[in-house]
Amino acid sequence: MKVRTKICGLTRREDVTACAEAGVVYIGLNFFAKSPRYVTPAQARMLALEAPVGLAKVGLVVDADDATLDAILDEVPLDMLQLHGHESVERVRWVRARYGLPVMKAVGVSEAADLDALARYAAVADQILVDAKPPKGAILPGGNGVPFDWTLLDGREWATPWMLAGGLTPQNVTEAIKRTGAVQVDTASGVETAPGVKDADLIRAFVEAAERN
Ligand SMILES: O=C(O)c1ccccc1N[C@@H]1O[C@H](COP(=O)(O)O)[C@@H](O)[C@H]1O
Repeated sequence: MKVRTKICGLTRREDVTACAEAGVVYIGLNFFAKSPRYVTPAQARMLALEAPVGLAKVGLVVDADDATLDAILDEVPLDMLQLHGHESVERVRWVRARYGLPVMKAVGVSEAADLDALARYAAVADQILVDAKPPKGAILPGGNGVPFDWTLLDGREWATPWMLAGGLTPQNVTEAIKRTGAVQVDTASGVETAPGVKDADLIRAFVEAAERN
């Protein structure tokens, strides 16, 4: 099966073009103000309108309230919402119902016990993002460039589509897919030359390495 890639945290028009040309399936627009990849709704709108048909636009939020989501969705034509904070199962249900968009819930993993939460969210979300838990003291709940122990996923299956994230790069993504059986992969820092600055060659290399399986 052809692996589908997501490149998260685009900040510039040329990043959108690079993703489209490389055959990326999802682009992430980051609305978490503390992130170096943060974009305002106005910037995100400009980037979203640059995306050709077929390139899905995912809005990343962290514990956003309805007013924040309303303001984003009034301005930006998004195809999916990525909830990357401590949103409860009930909150996931509410967001899906209120906005009528597919919701991907991110869950941080560092040990086997974290997988229970995955099963709970898989029952209510449209997709699950299996990410590394942030290192102690990290400001960001994701986008830290740190992989988790992929063997934790051995023998695990979810009926809901899922995506692997956490420290994925052009160098390790082929191995990550082989080890976990992921058919969707997501990266933010792994295709950057500086936080928030994507690189077209790295994006192309990431997609090629992901599709090499
Ligand atoms: O990228 C960010 O700045 C970010 C901020 C807050 C929550 C999530 C964030 N990124 C997401 O985390 C994964 C993993 O990032 P990385 O590849 O390890 O750098 C990324 O794909 C985004 O979906």
